[in-house]
Amino acid sequence: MAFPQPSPPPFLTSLLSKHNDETSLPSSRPRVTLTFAQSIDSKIAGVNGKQLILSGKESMIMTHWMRTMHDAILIGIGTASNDNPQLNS
Ligand SMILES: NC(=O)C1=CN([C@@H]2O[C@H](COP(=O)(O)OP(=O)(O)OC[C@H]3O[C@@H](n4cnc5c(N)ncnc54)[C@H](OP(=O)(O)O)[C@@H]3O)[C@@H](O)[C@H]2O)C=CC1
Ligand SMILES: Nc1nc(O)c(N)c(N[C@@H]2O[C@H](COP(=O)(O)O)[C@@H](O)[C@H]2O)n1
Repeated sequence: MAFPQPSPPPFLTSLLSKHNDETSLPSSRPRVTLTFAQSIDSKIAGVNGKQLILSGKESMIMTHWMRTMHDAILIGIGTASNDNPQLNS
């Protein structure tokens, strides 16, 4: 995916640094960010788990920026087989 700018948008940098500063977790514990798109009727996938594009280009760019700001990406087996995500940034 091509990023429209050279660094993450300020709202993401601010959000994630605030989370790291304010958390009461010891620094030895992992910080986890969960990101997903949800429909108005609370669905995250299509029938039988089929991949569904619920958001849009801006949301996918945000997701990919967030990947650059974390050490690892974790997905489930259903996501791997249904979506076959590239998991790049
Ligand atoms: N809209 C969006 O933004 C997104 C949508 N999706 C969609 O969501 C669907 C499902 O994805 P996802 O929720 O990741 O589910 P998955 O089926 O991909 O993964 C669930 C994982 O959780 C484990 N698990 C389940 N129950 C337990 C439990 N009680 N304790 C510990 N581990 C458990 C399973 O392990 P085990 O196999 O060992 O039981 C499995 O590896 C996919 O169809 C995908 O298309 C995915 C990502 C984002
Ligand atoms: N932001 C967002 N909007 C949607 O509508 C979605 N369905 C998802 N899903 C996640 O995006 C992954 C695609 O990853 P790649 O760009 O192929 O690496 C997909 O697997 C879901 O985890 N996200």
